[in-house]
Amino acid sequence: MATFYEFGLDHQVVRAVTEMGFSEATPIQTATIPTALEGKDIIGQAQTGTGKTGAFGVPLINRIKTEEDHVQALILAPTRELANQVSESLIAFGKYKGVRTVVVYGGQDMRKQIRDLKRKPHVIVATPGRLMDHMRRKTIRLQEVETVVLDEADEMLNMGFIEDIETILKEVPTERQTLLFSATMPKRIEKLAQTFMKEPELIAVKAKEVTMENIEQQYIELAERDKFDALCRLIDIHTPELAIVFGRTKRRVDELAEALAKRGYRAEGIHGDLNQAKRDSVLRKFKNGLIDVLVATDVAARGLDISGVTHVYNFDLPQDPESYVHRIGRTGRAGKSGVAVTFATPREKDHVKAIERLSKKKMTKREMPSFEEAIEGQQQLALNQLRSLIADGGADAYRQAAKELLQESDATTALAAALKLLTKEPDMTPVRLTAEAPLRAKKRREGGGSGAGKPYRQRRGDDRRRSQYRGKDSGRRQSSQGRGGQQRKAKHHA
Ligand SMILES: Nc1ncnc2c1ncn2[C@@H]1O[C@H](COP(=O)(O)OP(=O)(O)OP(=O)(O)O)[C@@H](O)[C@H]1O
Ligand SMILES: [Mg+2]
Repeated sequence: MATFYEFGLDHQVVRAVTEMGFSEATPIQTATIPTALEGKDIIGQAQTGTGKTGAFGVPLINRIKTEEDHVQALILAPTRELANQVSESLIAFGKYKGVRTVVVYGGQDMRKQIRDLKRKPHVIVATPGRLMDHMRRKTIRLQEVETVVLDEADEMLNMGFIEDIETILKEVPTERQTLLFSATMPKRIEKLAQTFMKEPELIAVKAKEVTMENIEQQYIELAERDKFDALCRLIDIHTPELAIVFGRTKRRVDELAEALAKRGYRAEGIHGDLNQAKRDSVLRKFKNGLIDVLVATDVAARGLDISGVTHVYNFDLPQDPESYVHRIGRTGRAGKSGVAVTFATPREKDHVKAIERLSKKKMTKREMPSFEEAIEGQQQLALNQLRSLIADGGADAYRQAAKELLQESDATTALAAALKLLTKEPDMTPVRLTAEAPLRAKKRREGGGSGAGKPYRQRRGDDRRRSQYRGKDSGRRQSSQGRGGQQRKAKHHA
């Protein structure tokens, strides 16, 4: 692996990445940075969490001419959260070089965006829908763009952004560099590449498996009605630092978040029907550990880099195997390890097989977790909390009381009672979840060439669709910061 000095980058760029804690380039960065610096087109594929943002972002920032005032690079991302995150990385890479980066996405105040755009940014990060709005209003000029990046290109196709991308690229000079990145490259990407790119170099970091080997993958075959208890027990057993639970639909996510809150978990939901302010605040709370469980549709599956996500639960199977790879890739990032557990009803067995075929990795079958295992998990948590408090010596004020107690009972009895009080026993509060129909068996498309015949999925969660949802969700969801908040909080001090 190379250090960032070896690429011949501007010293300000090297200084910025070093400050970000990047001491060595990751394999995809080592493979793409020199080629990208030459201005060549690249299709870059590497596993989730292996630094693709830096792989396109560092050379892109390096090529910016800060003495010129026009937009020189454009990055498109499928979701607003991802656009935001990518712009944060680019701002950090360009910090010392003085590169101005602006992010534009739907659901954000248009006037503020227009003000930002007047500051003559060098780099724009955008979701396609909102970018098109600005193009129509002529608040963005793309005539001198030299580099275009499509991050999560396959997802933008899935979301039906293809026509938008075509329209956008018509505004950008054909004499440009185009970079396309994702952890998954379904065949139909080839067609996109043929249309929009010039002799792209395919740079794929070869790995035995498509998913990361440091993610432990399990699945449980269970009945739909057992899913919720299984989820609660798993959370009790695993005691994740942060966990993401994926549900298939927006209603499902709302119901799950509410049900988890009812049972005392600090959980909230995120999906495309929520307004942007709500989406932002839920994500912020999750990043700051104010909630431990994020319940999400696939809006959170692509690209989001949240440190501390130790567990991913697929409460419902994803629509396609690629989504599985991205969902579980929210854990096990940047060399860390993670656990992913997938629920499948007996009728969904074929989908599990399809996932395993794509990921080139077998999931380990696990039995339905028992009530006893859940208690044991929580007991361990209580024990660990005690241990760390003992190590910290933070309970001095309680010594006198402890001495008095020990005159009344023996040490084991006293400690056992304290542990029982500290242990959160499984909560069986009844909850209501609308049953989800099993995923339908898909017609197998073998040898489908460039994916012809497979219709692109319907748009979901994108900018343009938003308007028709406005107002629909108001008041439907209750705050899930329920009474359980306090009980759960202790974990973060452990
Ligand atoms: N060279 C590096 N050294 C150390 N950490 C790095 C390096 N490059 C990236 N990282 C960190 O690794 C994490 C994952 O990076 P990034 O989000 O770019 O992954 P990705 O490959 O785009 O994943 P995904 O497929 O999920 O989008 C980030 O937290 C990032 O800061
Ligand atoms: Mg990424």
